[in-house]
Amino acid sequence: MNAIIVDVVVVVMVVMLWKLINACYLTPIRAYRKLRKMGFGGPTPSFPMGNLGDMKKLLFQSKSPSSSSSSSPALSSSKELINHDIHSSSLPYFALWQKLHGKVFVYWMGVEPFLYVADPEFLKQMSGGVTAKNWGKPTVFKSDRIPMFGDFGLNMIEGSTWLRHRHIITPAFSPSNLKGMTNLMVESATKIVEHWITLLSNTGKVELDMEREITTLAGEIIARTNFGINDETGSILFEKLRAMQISLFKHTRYVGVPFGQLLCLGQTLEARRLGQEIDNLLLSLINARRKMIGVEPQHDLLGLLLEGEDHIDGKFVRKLTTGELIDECKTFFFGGHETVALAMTWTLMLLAMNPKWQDELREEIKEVIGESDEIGFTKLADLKKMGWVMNEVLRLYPSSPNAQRQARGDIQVGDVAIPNGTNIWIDVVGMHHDRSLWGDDVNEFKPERFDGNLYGGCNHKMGYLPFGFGGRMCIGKSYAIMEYKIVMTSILRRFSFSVSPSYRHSPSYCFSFRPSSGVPLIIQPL
Ligand code: HEM
Repeated sequence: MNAIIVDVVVVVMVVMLWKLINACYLTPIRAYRKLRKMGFGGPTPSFPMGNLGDMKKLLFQSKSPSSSSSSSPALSSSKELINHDIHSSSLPYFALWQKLHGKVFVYWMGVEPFLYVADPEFLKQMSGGVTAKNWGKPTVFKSDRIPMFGDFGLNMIEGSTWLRHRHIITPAFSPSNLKGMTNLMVESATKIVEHWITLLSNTGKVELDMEREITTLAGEIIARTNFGINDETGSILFEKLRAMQISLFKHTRYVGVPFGQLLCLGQTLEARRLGQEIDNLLLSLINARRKMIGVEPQHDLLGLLLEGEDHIDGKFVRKLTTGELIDECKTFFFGGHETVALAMTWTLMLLAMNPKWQDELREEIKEVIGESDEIGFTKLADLKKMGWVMNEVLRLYPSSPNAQRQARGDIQVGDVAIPNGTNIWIDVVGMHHDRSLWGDDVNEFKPERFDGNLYGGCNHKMGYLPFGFGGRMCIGKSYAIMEYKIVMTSILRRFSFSVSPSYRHSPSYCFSFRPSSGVPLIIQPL
């Protein structure tokens, strides 16, 4: 009897070991060989870290004080100290490998090969004629990002589940719904303006960390417009989301390394704990709103998600489950404030460095909106120069610096076939800083490049992708532009900005590009 048990245990262990070797070594090697056969080069990986070690080393070297691309010291007054070439300084490994292997190559995160793409023509061929359903999201990121977006957040799901969620959520951002949010956005922006006026009441100027101010404002706006939250629940949620982001992305993650999560167990457990606390808060929010169904019309995102009823191809689709609802709320809480907050923060920094553009925008605001405190929804589209500034900021400091895909089926791209399961890393920030696409002034702040040109003069339409591409393009794009224009209008017509001498230009990559030492600006009333 004992011998039989031992035999069974041995067989189970052999099968498990075989599965492990297959998943961690043989399958990736097979995928890698296929990609190599197609002619893709790339840095040499080592087992089991892939190229993660090289990435860490190159980043460390670029941040060391002797490196010319490391963050600038505290500013004296010269704006020349600020280098906008964040691709070389923050993603030096991609900058180097591009030089060595071209704009499409294979690199490894742990035992997962990734096809790196910074060639817009390749991207065009990759997405042309292929529906969004053929591209999923890399499985390897899922376990890492679950505390942040859950299993069912829109950016995590694929196939028919993605289609169903996207179909339910899209109406929340229709022009009529956005119009209904205008006053709430104006109210929040006015509140911050009044707060700054109070701070300035006894003094001519004041120094504020714009990152902190603007992030709080963007958090309040998404909480009110999308979830009807007017109390401190919103700020508690944001604090927890921020802490989770730091614990997930600030320190070394061993993405793709077998049992990598065990190597940073403390951070993994901390992120899960925060994720659970956020889920509980959201659940009580959802339950409170459920009680309002039928009592009051609910036009915001949460209201629509709770209704969730729709017809696709004539079939009735059931409501989202509670788990799906929580994950979507988390996704929108995070995605809906961090991205816009960063765009507005970098804008204020760039405007502080370029007073001429502050004046240009103020002049435009006067012409289009006038002096009234009310900001009409339909007038926002006429703020053309503000649109150029936003485009230019998102070019230099894209809030979403990359996009990822995973092939669900063999996909033909020109004369190469991308095998089923291949991970793709699209380096948006790399394309936005590519001299061959934009010209020699690529790293300069020049909003006028968007005057009459949707692509800012980029010599390929797929070279400028601030909101992504294809069927998975950002669902909140119109909302983001509207919020940006309302907030910028409200504050630019009341204050002028200059860069504080204590400002250190140190954008660092932590899921998105954040100013790692804040953005201290000096503000003065007009
Ligand atoms: C300046 C602000 C913003 C920028 C630059 C931005 C950028 C992006 C990018 C690049 C993507 C990925 C697209 C792709 O993979 O091709 C994306 C997806 C997404 N964004 Fe935004 N975004 C912004 C604001 C917002 C806002 C305000 C919301 C919500 C209110 C939002 C919600 C989402 C969601 C849910 C997705 C996933 C869409 C899907 O997979 O179907 N974003 N965004």
